[in-house]
Amino acid sequence: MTEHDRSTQDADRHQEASVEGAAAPAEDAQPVPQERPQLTESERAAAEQLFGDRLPLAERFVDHLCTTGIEHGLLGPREVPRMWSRHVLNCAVLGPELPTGGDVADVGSGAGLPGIALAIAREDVYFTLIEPMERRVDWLSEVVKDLGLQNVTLIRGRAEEVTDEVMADVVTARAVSALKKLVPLTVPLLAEEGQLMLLKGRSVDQEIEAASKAFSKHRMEQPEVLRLGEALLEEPTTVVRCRRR
Ligand SMILES: C[S@@+](CC[C@H](N)C(=O)[O-])C[C@H]1O[C@@H](n2cnc3c(N)ncnc32)[C@H](O)[C@@H]1O
Repeated sequence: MTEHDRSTQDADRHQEASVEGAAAPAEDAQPVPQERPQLTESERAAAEQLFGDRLPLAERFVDHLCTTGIEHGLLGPREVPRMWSRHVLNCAVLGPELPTGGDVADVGSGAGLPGIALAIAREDVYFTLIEPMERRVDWLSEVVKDLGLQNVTLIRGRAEEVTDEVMADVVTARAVSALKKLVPLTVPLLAEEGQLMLLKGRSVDQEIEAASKAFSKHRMEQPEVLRLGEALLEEPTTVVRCRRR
């Protein structure tokens, strides 16, 4: 195992601890379930609101996740029935929070969550997806091409290696690591007036406390915790938002 593989696995393990129910990335090939997840009535209403006339693209993204995504080990087969609620819609609720025409960098995109889901929801926003693992970048590249997304660039690399290439209005990350490690990885990618929007799980308050030195060292304001999609989802998405001082 290389140093890189080891550190990536460390990051994955962190997130499993910090985002309850986040998909554990399976590393081996997985059997692909025959059934595609059907949108429930309430999920369809949420998806229509969040994706508008780009809902067919979101459906195609879900198809990729549930087939090649699982074949490539990006998500486990148990995620299929909750692909909309727990993954795609859970990410898409950030869409309305993004600045018009802005630049977003998504660190550790993996299966395109939240990066691809948001690029579908917000055609006017430009997304840079940063992901170090070749296999995942190849998959992302196929998906971006198949969906015809014009507002996505992929960078293969670790966040800390690409600070010279990226200056984003918003940096997102989901299931990458605990805040204490995530803050030093993400803040250097922010433009002067930029903000972090980091998807988190139920232990968000403990994570914020553990990261308090990292926030002040990186000259960030006091973070706020948002619950997004309360009117749309059974379980809203917890996001830590934090601006530069
Ligand atoms: C558990 S996966 C989560 C993927 C996706 N964000 C999701 O929610 O499904 C964590 C991802 O972060 C990536 N990663 C780990 N350390 C990173 C770093 N320093 N910079 C960028 N990406 C990193 C890993 O390669 C992996 O794809």
